[in-house]
Order: sequence, then structure tokens, then C-alpha cells
Amino acid sequence: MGARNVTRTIIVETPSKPGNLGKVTTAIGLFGGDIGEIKTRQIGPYSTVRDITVQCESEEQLETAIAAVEQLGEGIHVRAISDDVLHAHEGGKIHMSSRFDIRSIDDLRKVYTPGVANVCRVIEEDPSLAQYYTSIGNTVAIVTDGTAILGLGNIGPLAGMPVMEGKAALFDRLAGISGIPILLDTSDPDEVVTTVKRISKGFGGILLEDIGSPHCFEIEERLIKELDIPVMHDDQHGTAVVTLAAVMSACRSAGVNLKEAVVGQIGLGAAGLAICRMFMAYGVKEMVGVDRQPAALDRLAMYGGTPAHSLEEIMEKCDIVIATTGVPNLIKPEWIRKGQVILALSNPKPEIEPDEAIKAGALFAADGRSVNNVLGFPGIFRGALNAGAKCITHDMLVAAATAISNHTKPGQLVPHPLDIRAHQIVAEAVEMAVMKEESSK
Ligand SMILES: NC(=O)C1=CN([C@@H]2O[C@H](COP(=O)(O)OP(=O)(O)OC[C@H]3O[C@@H](n4cnc5c(N)ncnc54)[C@H](O)[C@@H]3O)[C@@H](O)[C@H]2O)C=CC1
Ligand SMILES: CC(=O)C(=O)O
Ligand SMILES: [Mg+2]
Repeated sequence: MGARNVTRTIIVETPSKPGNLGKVTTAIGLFGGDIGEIKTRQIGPYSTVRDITVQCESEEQLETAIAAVEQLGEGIHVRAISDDVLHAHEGGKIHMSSRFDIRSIDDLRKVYTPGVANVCRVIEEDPSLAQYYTSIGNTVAIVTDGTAILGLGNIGPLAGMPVMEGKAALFDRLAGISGIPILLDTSDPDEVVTTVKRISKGFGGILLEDIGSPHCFEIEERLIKELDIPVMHDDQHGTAVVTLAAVMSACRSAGVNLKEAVVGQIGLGAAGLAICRMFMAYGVKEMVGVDRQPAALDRLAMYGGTPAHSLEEIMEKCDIVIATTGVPNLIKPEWIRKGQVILALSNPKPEIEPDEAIKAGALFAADGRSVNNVLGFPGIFRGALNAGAKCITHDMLVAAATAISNHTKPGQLVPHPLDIRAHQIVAEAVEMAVMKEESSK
């Protein structure tokens, strides 16, 4: 018997009649499916729905077993097939809950009316007190228009919701921040800016997420100018922070002066252009970039970078190569020079797998799973909210990158994404950067 590597949960509905579950399990078993857990989801007078976990040797065997259940007829049918990841998303990943235990009438009168009315009056008289008497100061809107969801492209805001829920879950677990997904049914910059401004009263900060280029640049710039709360496009600056941290660590290990290195960027969209701008502002003298869109090359030149003619040119010229194109396997192993640092950051699949890059001669290689903006955005917002910052500045971002790199263990590029101390250190560094900026005014 082969290894049973394929595990799925089959959600089966049967008429509520004794014997039907037996028919289903027999059909699965006859075609080689090994049944694990059976969980009853719903029992009604007419039908029962169960989750049946099945292990098979192959996808084909699983499909045959599912077809056998469908063929039973008599009202038995397969509602859905779920895997571990889909299963973890059932019902969504986040939930708004009360921080106050409401057990007595006294509690009710404090939390709600009539007690709450006085709190409203207090805020009406002094709006700054909303920071103390509401959750606004600890709540960040996670805003997307769905135009650049990971490297999946313009799949729309609804299909992007699982990513936004993921960011919200990470905000909560890593920084104690309430993240609220906001799905915008428009990508027109005027409409996005107006909508975000109109809802901004309820938030302490705005995280723009997976908004494609070039419209993301105008949207972020205008919102930063027009709002007095921190606004950050994660795919631009969260990514640039973590990339700078990873490259700082690689240079420290290799004894290289980053400012003197030739750095190449493949893909000059939201993430790529921000990485270039961050590296140049940090002091990198030679920043070369390539993109398939001429307008993206012009933007790089406008900020002082050097457009390249091809991917091969970048691979040949640069000591450090970063890729954020969303195109899997774009970098060929034969292009890699011995001793290069390769960060292929596209999700869900990188431009080259790190072990393939190392085999081809790279000194350090990483993908977007480890060098990921999850190491940046929670601590950056925690620090900014703690300090009451009105915006996120370059100095705050460099402070975050330096903190991440300094907290990295020797031989690694960045800390583990779930190292809570790393997120606390980022928050502290950002908060200190705000204080420094305030005191120098
Ligand atoms: N690891 C991380 O933390 C992060 C990774 N990313 C990843 O980076 C990728 C891009 O994201 P964004 O910058 O937000 O998207 P974007 O759509 O703004 O940018 C992609 C850019 O790549 C260019 N491009 C596409 N194919 C190319 C090719 N064959 N050669 C040269 N240029 C090419 C496009 O013209 C575009 O300018 C996605 O896969 C995303 O998952 C983005 C943010 C964070
Ligand atoms: C990590 C992230 O934000 C992205 O891949 O879009
Ligand atoms: Mg993103």
C-alpha cells in the first residue's frame, strides 16, 4: 500500500435516515479511501451534514471515492471538499468581541444606555478624549481594492478578504491591534481617497494592502497629506523595511558595505519601487532596476535609480538582487553569480526557490515567506499608535529595519516571524524614532 499523502475533508449531506452514513463510508472505503475523523456539523429532521476526513494515496483515488459517494443517489450528496487550509478559514479568521463582561443590569447600564451617554458628551466637549474612551486609538483599517492580491493579480476585494483577515489576525496576535478589513469596490484614486477619508474617524491608522501600482502611489501620497493619522501602504514600505533588514544582515555576515554594493531590483511595482527608494535613501549609491513597463522604469529614474535593459543585465551586474514581480520561476539558476544575495520575494511563489539559488552559487537566498512584511507592519503601527504619531516617516521605517536586523540571529537574514520579542523591539524602535523627531522640532 502506498503512502496516504492526500488528506481532505469531504462535507456530505445525507437524508436523516439510519444506514446512510454506513453507505457513504462503505463507498469511500471500497475505493481505497481511509476514513479518519467523522464530525456531525448539523442534524435536522430531513438531512444531516457531516465532515468526513479521508486519506488517499493520490488525488485520482480521492476523486474516484468522491464520485462513488455522489453515485449513491437517494438524496446523498457531497456539498464541498475542504483541505486543512480551507478548513481553517471556515467562518473566517477574525471576530469582533466585547472586552467588557456584561453580566448584570449594572454592567449593561455602564456599557450601554444610559451610562454611555455621558461618555458621548465628554467626547463631544473634548474630541481628543476619544483616544481614552473608545477603541479608535488601537484600531487600524486594513484597506484594499483587490487589485494586487499577493502575486495573484487583480482578483477583486472579495477574493482578497482571506489575506485581509490574515493581516488582521496578525495585528491582533503580534501587536495587540484591532485590524478591520475594509473592501473597496473601486480602484479610482479619487473615490478611494474620498472613501477612506470619510471612514477615517473610526480608526487610529490606515494600512493600505494589496493595492496595485501605479494607482497605489497617488492614493498613499494623498491620504498621508490629507489625514492626520498614520497611513502606510504595506506592500510598499512594510516590504521595504523587511527587505532592508534582510540585506543589512546579509552584508554584516559577508563583511560587505551595503552603501557600496550594486543592488538590483526586478519588478518596480508597489514593493519594488519602494524598496529602491528605501535603499537609495539609506545611502546605496548604485540602485539598478528592471520592469516590463516603461513607465515603471521612468519612475525609478525620477527617484535617482538606474533603469536596466533586461533581467540578465541585473543578474550580471548586481551583488544583491531582489525580485517582486509576482512571476514564479522568473530567475534562471544559470543566471546566478557566485556569492550573490538573492531575495525572490513574490508570494505565493518566488521567482526562484532559495535552495535552487544556493545550489547555483548564491551566498544567501530567501523567499517571501521568510522575508515578509509580517515582520514590519505590526510593530510599526504599534510604535506609531503608542507614540501618537500623525504619520509614518522615513526615519521611523529605517529604525524598524535596523531593529529587525539587529535582532536577527547570526547566519540568518531576519528573525522568525512569530518571535514576539522582534515585534516588540520594532515597536520600541519606532516609538523612539517618533520621540526623537518630536524633540528635534
Ligand atoms: N514578501 C513580502 O513581504 C511581499 C511580497 N510581495 C510580492 O511582490 C509581488 C508584487 O507585488 P506588488 O509590488 O504589490 O505588485 P505590483 O503589481 O505593484 O508590481 C509588480 C511589478 O512587477 C512587474 N513585472 C511583472 N512581470 C515582470 C517581468 N517578467 N519582468 C519585469 N517586471 C515584471 C510589473 O510590471 C509590476 O510593475 C507579489 O507577488 C507580492 O506577493 C509584495 C509585498 C510584500
Ligand atoms: C506579504 C504581502 O503583503 C504580499 O505578498 O502581498
Ligand atoms: Mg500585500
